[in-house]
Amino acid sequence: MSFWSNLKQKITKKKNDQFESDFNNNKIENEIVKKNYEKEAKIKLDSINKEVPKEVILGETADVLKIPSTFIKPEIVVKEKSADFKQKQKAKKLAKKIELQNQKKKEKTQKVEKAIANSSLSFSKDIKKLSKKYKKMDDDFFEELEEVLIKTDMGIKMVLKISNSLRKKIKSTTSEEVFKETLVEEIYNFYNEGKKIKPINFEDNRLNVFMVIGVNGTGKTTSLSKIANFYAKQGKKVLIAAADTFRAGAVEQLEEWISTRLNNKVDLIKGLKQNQDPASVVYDAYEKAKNEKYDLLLIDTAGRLQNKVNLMKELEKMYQIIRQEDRKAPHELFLVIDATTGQNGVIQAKEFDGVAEVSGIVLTKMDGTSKGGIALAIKDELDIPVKLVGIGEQVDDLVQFDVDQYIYGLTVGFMEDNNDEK
Ligand SMILES: Nc1nc2c(ncn2[C@@H]2O[C@H](COP(=O)(O)OP(=O)(O)OP(=O)(O)O)[C@@H](O)[C@H]2O)c(=O)[nH]1
Repeated sequence: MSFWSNLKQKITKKKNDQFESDFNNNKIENEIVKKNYEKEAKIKLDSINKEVPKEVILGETADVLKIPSTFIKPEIVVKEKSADFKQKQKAKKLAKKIELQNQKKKEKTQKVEKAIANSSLSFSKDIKKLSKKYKKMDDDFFEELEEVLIKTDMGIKMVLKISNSLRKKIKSTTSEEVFKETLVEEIYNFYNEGKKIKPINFEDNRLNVFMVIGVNGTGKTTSLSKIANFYAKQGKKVLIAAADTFRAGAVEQLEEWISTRLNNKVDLIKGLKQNQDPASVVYDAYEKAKNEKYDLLLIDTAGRLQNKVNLMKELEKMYQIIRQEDRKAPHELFLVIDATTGQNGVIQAKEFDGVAEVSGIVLTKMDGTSKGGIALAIKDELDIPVKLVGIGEQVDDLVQFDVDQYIYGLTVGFMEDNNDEK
């Protein structure tokens, strides 16, 4: 099977798998629903008394209840003779909930696909034009190809790697189809070089500590709130530490998010006064989180200090406080990068990575960039994985970064002929 067909098949499989969780491969939410359902549907299908009238059947079959077969085994779905109307209603409600969850996940997948596809519109057009323009893949062709790649913001180092490798694999007489497919394969392979991408380091039965750093305006507070929402929705106890004590309004922004968009499902700890030592807020937050058995402590930090030395000192102090309590914490140090800032984002990432060991990038505003190659540049130049991607301003608009989905989205525009301009 060709590389492209293989990638497409992988994407289709992922799409069909409606019950994979959004990020962190966390299936907790589904497990809770599944357990509830199983409790109510105890009796095996073959034990149904054929005499029982339809109205009193609790569950019937998975098909009737529209519960996807991947989610629940058909043979456990069913009824009990004594099932009353209330139970039947409950089961139907549950089925409805599952259906709604499914629908939401589908919509979210479509939103991500759209964001990535939009970010690569001009890349696709350029590649199509280039392939039509040149009859032979000679030096001029490669020079122009490099210009096209540079425009995606994937970074000059990555461009040269791809171009040099392609020059070895492509003959001047290679067909357009083979060239395009080899290009996708090269991008894919270069992305997957280096460190393995690990899922988000969240574990049950411990206090997880995530710190979020980044320049103001990149979407730090928004992303932190989205992460808080994701875990709170799963029934996790979440505490946010407002350790950006420098920027006026930072705490208020968090308070507003919590009350308006997080339905007060998460708690906040803040300093008593503006410009308070952020490390003291972190200390109080950690103590509270530990004593009150929180599952997740999310630390919002200041983005811009007068100079790098101060920033380093401040981050280091916060780090040490957490480390003293738990040698493995913080479990994630997320750096937030705004995708629309292009190569500036890479420069920022380098600066922050010099200050503290960043464990993952949150790439925000992918819905608003036309230069989708930025994730490639970050991976290539820093070998820090993009772990989460922001695709909008709503509380649910954050997804786990998926390499297959990303590379597919970036290249599908020129791989699949949609009969638009060529
Ligand atoms: N379209 C889009 N907008 C986003 C995304 N993430 C954040 N934003 C917007 O970006 C703007 C800045 O977000 P903030 O969360 O306030 O950024 P910050 O880094 O915390 O900056 P400060 O609040 O100044 O510290 C807001 O208008 C957000 O709604 C995203 O993924 N997509």
